[in-house]
Amino acid sequence: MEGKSDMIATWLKKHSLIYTGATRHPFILDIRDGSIDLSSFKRWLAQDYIFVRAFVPFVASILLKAWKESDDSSDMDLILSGMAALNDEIAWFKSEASKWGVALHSVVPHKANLDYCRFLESLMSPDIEYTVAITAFWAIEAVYQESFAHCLEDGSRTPEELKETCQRWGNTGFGQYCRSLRNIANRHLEKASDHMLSKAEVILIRVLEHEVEFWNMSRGEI
Ligand SMILES: Cc1ncc(CNC=O)c(N)n1
Repeated sequence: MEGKSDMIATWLKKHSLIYTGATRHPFILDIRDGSIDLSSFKRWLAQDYIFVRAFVPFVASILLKAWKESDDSSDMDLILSGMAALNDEIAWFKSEASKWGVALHSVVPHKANLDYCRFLESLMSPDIEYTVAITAFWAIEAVYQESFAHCLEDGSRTPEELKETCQRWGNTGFGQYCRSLRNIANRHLEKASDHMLSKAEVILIRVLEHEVEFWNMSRGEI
């Protein structure tokens, strides 16, 4: 029987199929091999801007839970740094969109995006414990980190004009940030009840499913 000290590792092994589905999605593989269709990339850019705007209040809700529920004040520092990065990210989306001729104010959110944003909103409820919310937060960030880092590995043929996007989430600093989030999640999961653990596990799987749907939508499949 495995211990509870690295629940995330246990769950990633158990759910490796869906995790790989989210982090090695055809949308990402298309960027990595250079065959990405630019209309897909623009669709992703516009939809992700909408998602990130909904992600900010989600992260704010986690900051509030960390303040109320965490025994370690450094949790708040990391979450706050994540919020600050989102401020830069929103500015980046605006400048990237104007570079590609994408009009962000007239973007209509697709169903997969609306569903994902609604799911985020459900996680903002005070009824959702900090342990569950921080696990979801880590998973959302980790999928982007693992996906875009893959596009920058040796042997990838990512088009030059998409490298900056991949760097945004694939850089080593963002990798370290995700490891810190994972450590926080693991520390809280270690002392969680079995009931709380099963709630966190279900939410983790939901995140991965939403991420797959989001990539599918970006590829124009729905
Ligand atoms: C759909 C989705 N998932 C994760 C991220 C990464 N977090 C913040 O940027 C993102 N931008 N979009």
